[in-house]
Amino acid sequence: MLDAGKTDETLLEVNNIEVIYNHVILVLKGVSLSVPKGGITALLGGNGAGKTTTLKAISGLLASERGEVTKGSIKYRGDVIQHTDPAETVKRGVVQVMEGRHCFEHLTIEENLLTGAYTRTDGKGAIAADLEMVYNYFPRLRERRKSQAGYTSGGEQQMCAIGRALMSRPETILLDEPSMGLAPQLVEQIFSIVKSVNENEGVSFLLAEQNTNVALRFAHYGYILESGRVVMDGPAAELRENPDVKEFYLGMSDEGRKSFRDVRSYRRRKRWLS
Ligand SMILES: Nc1ncnc2c1ncn2[C@@H]1O[C@H](COP(=O)(O)OP(=O)(O)OP(=O)(O)O)[C@@H](O)[C@H]1O
Repeated sequence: MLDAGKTDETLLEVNNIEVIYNHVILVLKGVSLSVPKGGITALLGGNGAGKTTTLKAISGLLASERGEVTKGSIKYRGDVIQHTDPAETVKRGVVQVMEGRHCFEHLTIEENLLTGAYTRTDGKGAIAADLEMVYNYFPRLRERRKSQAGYTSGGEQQMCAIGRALMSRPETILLDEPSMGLAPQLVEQIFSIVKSVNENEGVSFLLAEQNTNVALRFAHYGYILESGRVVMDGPAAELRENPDVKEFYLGMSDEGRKSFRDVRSYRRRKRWLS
C-alpha cells in the first residue's frame, strides 16, 4: 500500500472547529488537531465529550444527523474538506469505521469485506490481493468468511468493519471506539493488528477511544477532549505519565487507584477544566 512509518508530513488538519446539531446544540467548541502521515493519533475522552462528532465532521457524515461545522476548517492534504460529500472523502483516502461495527448482517463476512472495495477501479486481481492481505491480518475472518455477519461475535464484527475499511485502500482510517463492548484480551488483539497495519501498510489512524489506557499504549500522540474542547495533548508516552491523566483517565494517583466519583478528584477535575 503506502510507505510505512510515522512522518512529519501532516495529512489531516482540524482547525478550531465548532459543530452545532439541529441549529442550536453547540457540541464542539473550537477543536483543533492534526494527524501526521503514518501515525496513530488518539482522540480520548469520556461519554459525550465529542469524539464521534469530530470524526463525523471529518468524514462528512454530520449532515445526515442535522449537524454542521459552523466555524473553523478541516483540511486534508491542504484541501478544505468540511463541506465535501462523504463518498468524495473516501475517494481522497479517508474512511471512517463507525462505532458499533455496522456490518451488513445478512451478508457473509467476505461479502461485507468486498463492499469496502466498491469505489475501486483497479480490477479484480488487486481486490483479491487486498482480500488476502485482510485475511492475513485477521486470520479469524478467513475462518469465518462464509458466515453471515449477523451471527458472528462482536470481536469478529469489529475485525470485519476494520477489514472492510482496508478494502478501500485508505490512506487514513477514522476508527471510532474499537474497544466498545469487547473483552480486554480481544481489545489488545485488535489494537495490535491496528498497529501492524499502521507499521506495515503505512495507514494513518485517528482513533477515538474511551479506553485511555490501551489507546495511549498503541498511539503515538493523543488529544483529550472534554465537553467539546481539547483540554490536553501531547506524545502518548508523556500523557501516560501525566499526573492528571493518570488520576482522571487511568484511575491511578500517587495515593493509589481512584474512582471518577471521588469527590476530591471531581473538584480538581472541575478546576482543571475551568
Ligand atoms: N445527532 C445529534 N443531535 C443532537 N445532539 C447530538 C447528536 N449526536 C451527538 N449529540 C450530542 O453531542 C455530544 C457529543 O456526542 P459524541 O457522540 O460526539 O460524543 P463521544 O465523545 O463520541 O461520546 P460516546 O463515546 O458516548 O459516543 C453529546 O452531548 C451528544 O448528546
